[in-house]
Amino acid sequence: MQLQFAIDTLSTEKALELAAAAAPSVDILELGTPLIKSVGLSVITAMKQAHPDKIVFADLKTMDAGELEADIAFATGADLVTVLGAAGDSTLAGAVKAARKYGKGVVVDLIGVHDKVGRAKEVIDLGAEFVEMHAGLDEQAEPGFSLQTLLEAGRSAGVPFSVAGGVNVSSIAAVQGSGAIVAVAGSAIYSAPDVAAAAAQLRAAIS
Ligand SMILES: O=C(CO)[C@H](O)[C@H](O)COP(=O)(O)O
Repeated sequence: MQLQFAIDTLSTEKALELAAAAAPSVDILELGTPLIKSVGLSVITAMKQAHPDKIVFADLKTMDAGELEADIAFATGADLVTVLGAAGDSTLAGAVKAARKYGKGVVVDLIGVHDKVGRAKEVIDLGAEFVEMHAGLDEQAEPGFSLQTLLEAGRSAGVPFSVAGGVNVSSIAAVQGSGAIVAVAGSAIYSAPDVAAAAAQLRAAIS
């Protein structure tokens, strides 16, 4: 299972600092949606130049204009981009078309999708590399939130999936046990007092 670091900060300088600390322990460097909205696509180029050996994941959360949004992110250095599962099939098809042009990939983020299992199967058939079983920061703060629901959806879907939703050192082994191909961790790493150590602990928990 690969480890993805979701960098949810607001400046390129801080993102590069966090990435440098965590890089020895992670496979995928994710530029979070607030970061891309804050500083623009230049952060993708900066991250790829600093870490050419890592998979750079642009969390665009595209909902429309799939081909255009994916194209501009791939052109600036992204290896993977996200399209929302709630988007129409033609939006995903456009993003997949751009991915094929660059030899890159599209991940479908199932945040907010009620039938995650059904939609996961559909979007893999449409050309997504994998789906992200995701509970966002707001959903994580709701009473009764449990990561378990995401793990069960992943197991049931029978397609390649990642899990994101407050994954931490206590839960990452269960993520691996669910069959996920990628565990996504954001706040468990960037909010830690020692970012490098937090990433290393997550890596050790799945090695
Ligand atoms: O995409 C996101 C929010 O929409 C986050 O990057 C994702 O949820 C991972 O961060 P955390 O581990 O803190 O939940």
